[in-house]
Amino acid sequence: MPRHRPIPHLSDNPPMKIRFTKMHGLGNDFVVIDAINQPVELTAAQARFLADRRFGVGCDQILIVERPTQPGVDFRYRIFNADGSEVEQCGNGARCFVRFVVDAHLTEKQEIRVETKSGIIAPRLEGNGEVTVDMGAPILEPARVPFISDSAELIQPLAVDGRDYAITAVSMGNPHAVQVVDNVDTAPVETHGPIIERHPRFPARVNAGFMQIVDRHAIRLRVFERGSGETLACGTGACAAVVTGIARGLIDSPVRVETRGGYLSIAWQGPGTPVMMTGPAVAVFDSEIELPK
Ligand SMILES: N[C@@H](CCC[C@H](N)C(=O)O)C(=O)O
Repeated sequence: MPRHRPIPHLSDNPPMKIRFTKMHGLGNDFVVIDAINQPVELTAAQARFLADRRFGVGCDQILIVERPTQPGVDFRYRIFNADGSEVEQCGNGARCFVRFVVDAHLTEKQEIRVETKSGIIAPRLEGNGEVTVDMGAPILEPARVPFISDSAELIQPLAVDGRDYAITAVSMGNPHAVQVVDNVDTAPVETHGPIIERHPRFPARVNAGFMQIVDRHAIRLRVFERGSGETLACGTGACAAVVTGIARGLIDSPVRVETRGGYLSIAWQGPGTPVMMTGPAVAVFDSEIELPK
């Protein structure tokens, strides 16, 4: 993984110091940066530096909080994977984003509308400190995931390492390939996850989800994330898995999703309706770091 390679010397320009907050949602961890009160325009190399667990701070994703660019919206937030790629959506990140803007007094609101690369989402801080996010309606049409297929079937064969997996391609703003496995503990997440992530039928790469059905209201889930590797939890992955399970007739809303980092609650009432995700968001520490230019 690029994040474990030594960080190359980026340039001879003077370093730039930024303040950040380290946060996590179920162990999916973030460097969150206020780009409203300090000037920040990250390069991909700087994002990789921040994400690096040995040479930088260490995180799965970097979240940048900015002023909105359109009316009727409170903030814009941008998401970078550990490999420096900018992505459309992040569920655990959305919850941490809310906790961050409330704790930093960037808003008085508990219910916020925020622009992301894939549209507007609406997170709400609950009385118990958890955050509920309206993640919008899932997309199952292959071309819009994007997934290359000549059929619109819900369950599609995907050739991986000499065998056909039965996957469902779902977009939650970002692309997911979800499959059902007997046991997530023994599923080939580390070996086949990276192959699925870069499968040629997913032209934008994909997050690879491995879901075990526990009962009609509970699943266990592991996700090999595009651009970050396996994380302890993936919020959009949990939404995509629940949509897949409900659409396949295997589970019913609401669903308790067990990840390696803890539990999420996901509700979905069916096609055309938004997926609602509820879970924790935790601030770990505030600090500052010099970014090489
Ligand atoms: N951890 C996130 C998803 C982050 C983006 C993902 N790796 C992608 O490339 O789409 C979540 O909680 O949803």
